[in-house]
Amino acid sequence: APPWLALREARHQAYEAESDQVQRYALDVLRRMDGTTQQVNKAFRALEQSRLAPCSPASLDLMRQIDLGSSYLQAVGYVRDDAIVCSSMGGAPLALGKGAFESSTGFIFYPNVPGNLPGQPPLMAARRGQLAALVHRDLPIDAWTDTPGVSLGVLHGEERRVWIARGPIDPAWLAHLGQGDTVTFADPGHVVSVLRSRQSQFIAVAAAPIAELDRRSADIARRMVPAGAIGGLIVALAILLLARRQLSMEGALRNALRRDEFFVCYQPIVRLQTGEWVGAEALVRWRRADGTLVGPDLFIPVAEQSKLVTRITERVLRLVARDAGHFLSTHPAFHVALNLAAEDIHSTDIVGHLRTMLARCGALPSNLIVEITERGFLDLESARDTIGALRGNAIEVAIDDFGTGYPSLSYLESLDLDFLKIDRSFIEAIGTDAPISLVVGHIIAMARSMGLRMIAEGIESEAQADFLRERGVEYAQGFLFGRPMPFAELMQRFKEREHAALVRMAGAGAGP
Ligand SMILES: Nc1nc2c(ncn2[C@@H]2O[C@H](COP(=O)(O)O[C@H]3[C@@H](O)[C@H](n4cnc5c(=O)[nH]c(N)nc54)O[C@@H]3COP(=O)(O)O)[C@@H](O)[C@H]2O)c(=O)[nH]1
Repeated sequence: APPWLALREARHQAYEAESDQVQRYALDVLRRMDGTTQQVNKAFRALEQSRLAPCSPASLDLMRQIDLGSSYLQAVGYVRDDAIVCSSMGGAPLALGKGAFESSTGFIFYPNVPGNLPGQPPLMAARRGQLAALVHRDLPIDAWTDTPGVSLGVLHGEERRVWIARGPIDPAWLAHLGQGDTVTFADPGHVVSVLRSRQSQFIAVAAAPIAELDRRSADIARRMVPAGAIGGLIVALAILLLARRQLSMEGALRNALRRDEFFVCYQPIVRLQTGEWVGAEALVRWRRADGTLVGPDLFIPVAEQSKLVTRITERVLRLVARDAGHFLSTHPAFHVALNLAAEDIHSTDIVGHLRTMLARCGALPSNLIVEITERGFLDLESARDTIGALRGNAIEVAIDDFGTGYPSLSYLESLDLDFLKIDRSFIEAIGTDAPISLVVGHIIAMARSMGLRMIAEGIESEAQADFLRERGVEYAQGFLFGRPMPFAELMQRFKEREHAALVRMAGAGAGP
């Protein structure tokens, strides 16, 4: 074919492929939005039908059960005087602020509800009557994309303004939808797909920069037209592409690694019988260039999908060595617990990285505990090899978030583990009438029968600590003892506690 015809055909094929891509992105956003809407409606229906008194212990139990069973909801609660006065999340009342918009279906939306955890990004609340549900504000647009610079957004059909967005979204694009449910088109800057929800008034939008279409056209054309004829075109397009590149979450994570935007907080782990601080869990945090903090529950799943998680783990090891190396080298009984992702477990490099880290800071294997979630055991053979290698190097291993993932218990017996971390969801139920409250007793009995030491996580009250202490759980972690904090603060508080213990011992030695 003559080059101009081939170029035209290449453009056509590229447009088809790009349209498919943005439609898939928009569909993903819509599914997340619809999933959230369904879970909010279901939660409200269950609470309304229960006829339980708002904020009574029984209604709190029900809210926690709803919360545990809802993958998209952060919490459900009751509203009085424009504040969530009790919720499945617990903690202090949350002021809702001013409602941004009331829909004709009776929902009021609050886009900026501050969470009650330090560094937590604001949440979005949907309220109907005296019920409210909290969700991560960016949840619908936190979809994985591999097109550079793609924009994702959610608009409300009545309001016709952008509700949440990642990248630029032009509300004028809605006009292309007319009365239909779906439309895909190209404007001078973007290839755009708009999808209307059949369940709610929300509209999902995805848009890829036209530069992406140019790049795709060039790729296809290169295969159709002799290289020399379009070489110049490709170079020009590549420059255009770089100039226009906007960042997807994956791109942003790559930049974050390059720009060193990660840091680590440390949450104390205590010996329950004595209250002594015996270690700390290293928890990664991301501070973006604009100063916003992103929690690992948002970016670790994206890092796992995009195979960046092993690079983040390596960065965490370096940061822990920098922060804690000296202290660990002089305190062999103190440990840092590190979270490893499934991909780390299935890579042969991880044991080497940990040994290098220990050698670099002069610390001992006893200074480390490796935490592996149940997801890490899906490939049982390779998990067994890595655990064997870790323990062969005297590094102890804990199973994290126990009870929340892998459905079978028999695998546990086949693994050579040291610790079992009892998940926060079971601790929260202690002392309540929820059926799940019985589970913690079974977990303790099972761990003991398997010779595993236990670390209970998410302890927020003395009553929970007493319950676990009485049942012989050795270690605990939770806001009751200390929230995740910078290493300097951990050290300051560790030393104050050591000093207080010495003063107490001296006082006891002095006699009456
Ligand atoms: N692969 C990696 N995963 C990591 C890393 N750092 C963290 N994570 C995982 O991200 C998840 C969320 O972690 P985070 O937001 O830091 O939350 C931790 C604690 O802040 C929270 N916690 C602890 N005590 C309490 C409490 O009393 N109440 C309450 N509401 N929350 C509490 O729990 C999280 C620790 O969980 P766990 O790891 O299961 O012990 C989390 O899954 C992290 O594992 C990383 O470097 N790599």
